[in-house]
Amino acid sequence: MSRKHPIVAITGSSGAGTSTVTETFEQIFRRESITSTIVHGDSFHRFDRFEMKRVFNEATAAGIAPPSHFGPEANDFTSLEKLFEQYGKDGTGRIRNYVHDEDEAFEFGCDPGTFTPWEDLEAQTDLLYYEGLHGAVKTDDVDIAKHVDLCIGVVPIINLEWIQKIHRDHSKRGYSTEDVTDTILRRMPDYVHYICPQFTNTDINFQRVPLVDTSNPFDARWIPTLDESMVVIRFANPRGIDFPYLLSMIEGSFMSRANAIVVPGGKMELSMQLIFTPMIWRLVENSRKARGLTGLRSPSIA
Ligand SMILES: Nc1ncnc2c1ncn2[C@@H]1O[C@H](COP(=O)(O)OP(=O)(O)O)[C@@H](O)[C@H]1O
Ligand SMILES: O=C(COP(=O)(O)O)[C@H](O)[C@H](O)COP(=O)(O)O
Repeated sequence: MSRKHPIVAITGSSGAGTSTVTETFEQIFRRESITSTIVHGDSFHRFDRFEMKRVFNEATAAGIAPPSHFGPEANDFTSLEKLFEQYGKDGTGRIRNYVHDEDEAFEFGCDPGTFTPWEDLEAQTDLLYYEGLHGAVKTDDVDIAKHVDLCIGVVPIINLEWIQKIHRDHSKRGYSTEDVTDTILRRMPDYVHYICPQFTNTDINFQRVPLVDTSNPFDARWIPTLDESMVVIRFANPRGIDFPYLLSMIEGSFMSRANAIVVPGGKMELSMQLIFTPMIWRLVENSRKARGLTGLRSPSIA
């Protein structure tokens, strides 16, 4: 946690929707003239796609469970924590990107399945924004969550998450439903031990719940739309959250618990804007004051 150099982390399983939520945060940063540096969690994978296949084949041949992209064997949690620690201290660090598909290959100039070279973070940023699988991990060896100032979980119910992953991995990464199903099955132990426990450490969780049949996620023709779903927004610490304001601004919303507001799926974006804009602005305002920057603009949303 850092007053001078805050960290915002959006964490969720593969296919949960963290990249999609990032678009909302980018809009907030643009509108509030906030300079952010974005870190994608898969850049802390230990192996590129080819090395991962080699490691997988060696483990399988040896009759042992191969590492998965969800656990510490294939992710350098220690380096991720060190990046958060360093950024929190002085606003610096080094990042790279993992290239998943042809679009990213064109963007970064590297082949799919490889990493871009490490490079220094942009200087003088207002905050570091993490999007990935492990933004709130706590294990015996690392505590990534403790360095994060605002930690958001993107946690659709599992059938919806699997539908989203299957559709995305098929359409964007060229995997078959069978490939993705095998990946889901293979990752299950690490999903239970490293991905799910994070959502107890987050400040706010967004859980999209479809209102249509998703009984067989491996045979769903399309992803349930926002209008075919509701979203449970749970606050770990509801103190200071202006629920009456949110209920008045978000048509069709209601409280399901003292710390949980339920909104129509179509209002998810508006809910995020209303909830996060003041939170981000407070983090940035304190950061700029602590760094001796003047000329603070008031936020566009009260
Ligand atoms: N709120 C949403 N409503 C509809 N589709 C969504 C939503 N969030 C994510 N998706 C879809 O689910 C798939 C996975 O989303 P993505 O953001 O790529 O997940 P992640 O980055 O967590 O792996 C994509 O096809 C995306 O369009
Ligand atoms: O799951 C992720 C990242 O999470 P997300 O799915 O949220 O991007 C891994 O980076 C890819 O599966 C590895 O890619 P590949 O196995 O295709 O090299």
